[in-house]
Amino acid sequence: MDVAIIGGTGYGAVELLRFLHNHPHVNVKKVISHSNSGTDLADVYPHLTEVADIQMSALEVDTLAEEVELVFFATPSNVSKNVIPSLVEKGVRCIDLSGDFRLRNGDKYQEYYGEEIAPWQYIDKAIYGLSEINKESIKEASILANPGCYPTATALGLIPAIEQGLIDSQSIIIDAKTGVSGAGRGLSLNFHFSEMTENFRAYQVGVHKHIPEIEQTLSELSHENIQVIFTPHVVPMTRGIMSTIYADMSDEYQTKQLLDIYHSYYKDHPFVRVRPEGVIPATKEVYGSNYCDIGLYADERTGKLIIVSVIDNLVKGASGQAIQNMNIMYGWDEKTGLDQLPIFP
Ligand SMILES: NC(=O)C1=CN([C@@H]2O[C@H](COP(=O)(O)OP(=O)(O)OC[C@H]3O[C@@H](n4cnc5c(N)ncnc54)[C@H](OP(=O)(O)O)[C@@H]3O)[C@@H](O)[C@H]2O)C=CC1
Ligand SMILES: CC(=O)N[C@@H](CCC(=O)OP(=O)(O)O)C(=O)O
Repeated sequence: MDVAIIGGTGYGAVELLRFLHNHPHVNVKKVISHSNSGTDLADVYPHLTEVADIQMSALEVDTLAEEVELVFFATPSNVSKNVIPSLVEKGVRCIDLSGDFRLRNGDKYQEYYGEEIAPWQYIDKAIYGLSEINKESIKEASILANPGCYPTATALGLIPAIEQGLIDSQSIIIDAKTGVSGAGRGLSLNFHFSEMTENFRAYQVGVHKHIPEIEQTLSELSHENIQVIFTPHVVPMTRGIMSTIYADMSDEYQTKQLLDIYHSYYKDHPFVRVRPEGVIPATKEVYGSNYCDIGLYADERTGKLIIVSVIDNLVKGASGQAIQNMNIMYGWDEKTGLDQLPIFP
């Protein structure tokens, strides 16, 4: 199947290429670049020389629709909402790595993304691509809203606890950390080497755009209006997200009991690995892979459940999850092209 990637010179796009290179059913026919059309991708990313080089082109919707069946958008927010409607009308399926089609509340979109939401007929079509809860609807998606990185790690850590009523859903506090590649390839002073190295900072406290996304997912799952406290931090590493979550337990559970529930919930989900009692995952243990690893501790002393969930932000948090969703949309094994070990050390 021929596909295209838009946002060619960004990290999400180049990570899509890394996995699609080994995908048996997919050929990357076009890489579209806003800033570098006409340039060879290997001139921007020399590691692709001779193995995955392609000349980038400018976006031309009619031609694209004739050439490919599926388009991945690895563009900043407020870009895909202006292009996806016309591609979908021409029968092209779209997977959007950005946040444009994730929220179903126009006021929240305006508040957190600073612009008007996409036209409602397209928001209504969009399927939120967290396959661990939405697999059936993903199969039919014409617009697939790939989840954000923090919402992926956080929701996967919380879903069994919310579904089984193991915690008080109004007591959730999420303390999350990301590597610098989460901010994309663009330059900014905060990510300058000397501002970043040996440093650790919280940012967008109380106002981060992933707050409404996390709340939407958890609220839909529980059929109640859940609010969370979410504080993101950036740490001096390239890849990885760790979401450490605290919530009041609804009963006097022991860690082993909760782990059994989590194991049973995720038994048919190949990319979620629940760690044994006493083992808490680290970001490097999922580096470069599509896994989400989860560790739990039921703190009987304070009555809190502590959940640690780790992903690679560029893989399960973005491009890997997008490919997993594509596999489900086309009826292929969801592990196709993604079945590789984390890079360690
Ligand atoms: N990095 C991460 O860990 C994650 C990222 N995401 C989301 O995925 C998307 C891509 O992220 P990422 O690849 O990291 O970001 P980057 O900033 O690395 O890349 C985005 C690319 O989009 C293109 N672009 C920039 N401005 C415009 C514009 N106005 N119109 C069209 N294209 C434009 C540029 O490529 P070119 O000029 O070549 O077209 C740019 O390199 C974003 O929405 C991001 O929030 C989601 C989860 C995790
Ligand atoms: C360090 C850093 O800036 N990380 C980014 C990660 C989020 C992201 O990529 O956003 P979407 O998935 O919603 O598009 C941020 O906090 O905005």
